[in-house]
Amino acid sequence: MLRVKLLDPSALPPIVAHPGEDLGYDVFGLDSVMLASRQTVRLRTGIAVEARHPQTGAPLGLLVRDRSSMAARGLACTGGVIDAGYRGEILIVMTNLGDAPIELKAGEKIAQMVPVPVLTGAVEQVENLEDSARAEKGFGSSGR
Ligand SMILES: O=c1ccn([C@H]2C[C@H](O)[C@@H](COP(=O)(O)OP(=O)(O)OP(=O)(O)O)O2)c(=O)[nH]1
Repeated sequence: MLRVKLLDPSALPPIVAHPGEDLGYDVFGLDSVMLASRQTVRLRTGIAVEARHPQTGAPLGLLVRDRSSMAARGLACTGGVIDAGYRGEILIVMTNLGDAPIELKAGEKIAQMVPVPVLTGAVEQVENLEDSARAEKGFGSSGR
């Protein structure tokens, strides 16, 4: 469940194209913007949100991810961690990775927000960690 507060008269609430199947809510950009090659901008959405688990009502965070159609145009979202308690305007951090400028129109779907549970807890400093099969091995240790 996503509760949405519109912060601007021309803001649009996020939508789900295929409810029950899609992972993310599509988010609309508020303004028309011209992104120069390699430029990174914070795009306004004009919305604030409160995401909750549909069954339990537990607060949920949101991860902003690319829409594949935007990524295919060379536009990449970075940042993107929306904390469960954040009530400010959702901003989409976007970079034009291409060599040519790209125009985004007001009211265009610019990103998607994927709900995620809050699993952070207290941080405990310890001397020893529980044994595991992997232990300290990494970076290709399991072979190709
Ligand atoms: O792409 C993003 C990333 C973050 N936020 C908002 C929601 C998030 O809850 C808040 C803080 O983000 P984050 O924790 O990533 O930023 P920080 O640089 O660590 O700042 P802070 O010290 O406020 O946590 O900013 C956005 O609107 N868009």
